Amino acid sequence: MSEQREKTDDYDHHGGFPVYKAAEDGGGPDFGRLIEALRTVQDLAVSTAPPADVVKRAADQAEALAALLEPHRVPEGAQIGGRCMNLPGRGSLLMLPWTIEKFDDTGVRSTGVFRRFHLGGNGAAHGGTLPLVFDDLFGMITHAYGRPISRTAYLHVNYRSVTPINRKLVIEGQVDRVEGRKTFVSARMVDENGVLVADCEALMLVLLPGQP
Ligand SMILES: CC(C)(COP(=O)(O)OP(=O)(O)OC[C@H]1O[C@@H](n2cnc3c(N)ncnc32)[C@H](O)[C@@H]1OP(=O)(O)O)[C@@H](O)C(=O)NCCC(=O)NCCS
Ligand SMILES: CCCCCCCCCCCC(=O)O
Repeated sequence: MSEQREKTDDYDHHGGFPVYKAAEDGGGPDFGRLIEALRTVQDLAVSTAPPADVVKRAADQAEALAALLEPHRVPEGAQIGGRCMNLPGRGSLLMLPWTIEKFDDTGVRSTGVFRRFHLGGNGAAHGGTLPLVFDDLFGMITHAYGRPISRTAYLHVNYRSVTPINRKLVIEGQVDRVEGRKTFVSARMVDENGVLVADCEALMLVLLPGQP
């Protein structure tokens, strides 16, 4: 259980992953606003039925926004999104906008909601969105435990009750055991009343030098 618990920024231990550093100034004063506005646009894009003239104006504005950002593409690791530890979901649009409440070598806890963007059917979150939340949590758990960035070898979700959207949920997990390159992790997702929504276990594998 206590194998390799010292934290390291030595990227010789992170396989072929590029060097990741937190974004300067947490992304600046307006990046959080930008990401939250884009998340709201995502919600609205999949939950509205506007008339054709509004669709045309929205498309024009979306294309104008894309043109504004297009000249500022940078390689992986240099972008702002995903490196803002102060923002929900690290300021990544792929990650759900959940907030970390606990982060240490005994485990990680995060809270948040599945939004309308994550709707599957009949008011429930899409089943494919839960592995995303668990997988990202497992990355944080292995990092908090002092293990190098690892790749997920397998991830098993048990869906125990229907996952509501727009209701606060809590996810918490920890390292269960370590065997050489293998880190076995597990986590549970519960609602505000403690009702089990899902649980998950996974194997995270430390990469070999240069391994993609
Ligand atoms: C996971 C991956 C790194 C493993 O490849 P590898 O480094 O060559 O590792 P190995 O196949 O030698 O496996 C190492 C150990 O893990 C075990 N293992 C690997 N995959 C496993 C799986 N899916 N289930 C159970 N055990 C597994 C092996 O049995 C081996 O155990 P042992 O040392 O006791 O014999 C590789 O298959 C891969 O890159 N897969 C894609 C990962 C990915 O894209 N994940 C999502 C994004 S992070
Ligand atoms: C300081 C920013 C930290 C960002 C770390 C990103 C690590 C990405 C690992 C991706 C693993 C995966 O594909 O599931």
